[in-house]
Amino acid sequence: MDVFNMEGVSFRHHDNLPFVLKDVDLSIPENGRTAVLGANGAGKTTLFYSLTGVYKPSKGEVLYRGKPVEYTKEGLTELRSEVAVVLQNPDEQMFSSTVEEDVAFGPMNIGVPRDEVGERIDRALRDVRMSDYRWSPLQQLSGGQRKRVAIAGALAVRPKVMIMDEPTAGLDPQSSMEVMELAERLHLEGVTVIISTHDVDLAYTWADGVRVLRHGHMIYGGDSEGFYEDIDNVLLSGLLRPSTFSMNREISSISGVDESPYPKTVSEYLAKFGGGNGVTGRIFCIPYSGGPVGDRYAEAVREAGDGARIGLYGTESRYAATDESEKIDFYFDGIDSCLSEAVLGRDSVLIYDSVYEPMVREKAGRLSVFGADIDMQVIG
Ligand SMILES: Nc1ncnc2c1ncn2[C@@H]1O[C@H](COP(=O)(O)OP(=O)(O)OP(=O)(O)O)[C@@H](O)[C@H]1O
Repeated sequence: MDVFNMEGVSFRHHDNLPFVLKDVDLSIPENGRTAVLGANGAGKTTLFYSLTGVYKPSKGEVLYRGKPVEYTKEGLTELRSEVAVVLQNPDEQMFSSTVEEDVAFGPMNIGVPRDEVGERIDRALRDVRMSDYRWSPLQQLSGGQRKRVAIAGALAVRPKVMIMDEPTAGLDPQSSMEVMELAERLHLEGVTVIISTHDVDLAYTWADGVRVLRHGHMIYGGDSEGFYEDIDNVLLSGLLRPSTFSMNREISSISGVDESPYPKTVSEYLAKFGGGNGVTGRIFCIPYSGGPVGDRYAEAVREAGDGARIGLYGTESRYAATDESEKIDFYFDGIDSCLSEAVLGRDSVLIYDSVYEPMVREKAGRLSVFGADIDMQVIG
């Protein structure tokens, strides 16, 4: 089932201006992780405005769950109760004076009861690490902080579809990681996530599928490799190949192995190109869903041995580990870092928010495609 379809959509801002979207056909699968790629000015933001009904196509049709979008007040309110968007420039969607009011705006607008709005604000601000700024005036925040508040506002709607225009642009590296963790969490919770980005490396590791815009034309829809194989197409689109894709191509040709399967992470890379000696290490897993982790941490470290590295994944685990001041080696990207340890034959401990359990399994499972079977042992 697709959540969005575009059929022959063209859009221009005015009759005497050129078309910005040109005869675009598009489908976005439900619960997918879709990245929309394209150079500056290719039409990504315009595409997102068209999906959310801000722009009405000059020609063609936008369908949400198989039904044409209705450009009435009721039709658009209904659409926006399910589809949240975070704009590239957060100032374009902030009209309140404080952080709390701004995050409350979306849920209030769709009629969420007042006491539940309070809970949603708590959770959303915690997710983006902005709880301490709840009563701050928006104009006193930095650009990156405003972006995180805008993301909190979208999260508070509890949308079925989350559209994020350049979600990591302007964010520091740790905040970028946290936003991508959130995108993963939404995906695991069944939300359809669509992002636009110029960051081909980020899109390559994260997305299930890419859609590529070039001068308003949708020139590609499919898996990443299908697009990056054709270097002329990549360059004409104003993009570059992801570094992991290029390195795999070069090293595969030097080593005389097939390019496929394509490694997308460090651990997959190490597994494919023999970083270890064939003997994998174990990962002692601590799924975290509240409460102290001290006992389970001590048990996991006892099992893994004193030198074992410790990794984290997810905001709640990071809050918990910081509170309890355990020794942590990988504060961010703990899943891939522990998987790399395992490929290199070393035991490790991984603490992650329990919502990420299927992702941990999936990523460990993917390593078997590269010949590394990882022993995952859950503690507690
Ligand atoms: N209000 C407007 N009036 C006229 N043209 C516009 C308007 N807004 C955008 N455009 C034009 O539409 C084209 C597509 O812009 P859009 O913002 O969708 O690109 P983008 O792919 O999101 O670019 P970027 O990566 O730089 O954010 C550009 O050529 C831009 O100049």
